[in-house]
Amino acid sequence: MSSILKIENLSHRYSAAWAVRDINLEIAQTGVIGLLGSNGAGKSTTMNIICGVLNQTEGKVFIDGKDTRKEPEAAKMNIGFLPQSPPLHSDFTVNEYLTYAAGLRLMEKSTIKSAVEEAMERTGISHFSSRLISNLSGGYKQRVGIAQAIIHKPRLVVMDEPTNGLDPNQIIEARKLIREIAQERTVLLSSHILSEIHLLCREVIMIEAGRIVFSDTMDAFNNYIQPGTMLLKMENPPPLSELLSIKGVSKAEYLTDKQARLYFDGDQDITERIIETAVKSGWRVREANLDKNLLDDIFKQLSTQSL
Ligand SMILES: Nc1ncnc2c1ncn2[C@@H]1O[C@H](COP(=O)(O)OP(=O)(O)OP(=O)(O)O)[C@@H](O)[C@H]1O
Repeated sequence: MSSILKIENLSHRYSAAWAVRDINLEIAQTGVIGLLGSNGAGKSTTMNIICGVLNQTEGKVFIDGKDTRKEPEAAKMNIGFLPQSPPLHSDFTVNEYLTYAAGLRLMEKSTIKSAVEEAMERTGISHFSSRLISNLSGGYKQRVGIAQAIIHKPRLVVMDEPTNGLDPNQIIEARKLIREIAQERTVLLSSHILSEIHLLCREVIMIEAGRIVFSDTMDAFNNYIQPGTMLLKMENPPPLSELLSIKGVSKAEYLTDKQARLYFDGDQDITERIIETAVKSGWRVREANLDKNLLDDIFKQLSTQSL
């Protein structure tokens, strides 16, 4: 079977500056793939091109082996898209809107009714079938957006910041639904929230200033983003010099008389070493919290590394 998504030398510019530059990637498996990047990194541009909403300046996109420029209809049979603002018609009922969306997907007339029912069931909105979309909550509107993206059972579903603007409960529900959907297809999901990518994704693609700066499994990503600092609360704190003498600690400071922050970088065993030293030396640790590097720092590191 051909890969679900293949991108070759993709570049795009809106005006003089390049928004996306020379992106290459291939996705062959199901599951959630995260497209992570800070604001303006080029996520939406890439997704809009993949889904055929925007014509690229250079390069090629293949969906299930079909070139999106040469065979757009065939390629789009296998793409579902949930843009940042879902294209909902608020004066339609849920059923009417999904029927309309199925028509846009050029589905066989005879298959539409059951496809609408199945999509509503999958996304948990069957009980709102006759409700006007304008009368739904944000979370349910998002479910309708997801339902229209899966109605034709595409192999690839692209979701641009799907939890943006939802309240905490709606976010939990939306993530659960995304995981379920990804069991049998590929979901390419963009986010600028690191924890969201952590919770959902099998693989991570990081994009910065229009270029891919990291592309690997979640495990590889986790190994990469080593904790940057540790906050230690101790009953019996040692002098600063003792904290600094732990191998790998680059900086240490006391925030209160019993609370210190230790800084280090990229050392797999450092946390173990700190705790071991603390126990051996009788510092009586009451709390130890690791802080991962800030997302901005990771972007900076990865961008520098890729240059
Ligand atoms: N229609 C447009 N016309 C001109 N420039 C644009 C247009 N859309 C996006 N850009 C620019 O292209 C670059 C990439 O934007 P894009 O929206 O793809 O990033 P993003 O990673 O999706 O960011 P966000 O998370 O803020 O949506 C940015 O510099 C942005 O200002």
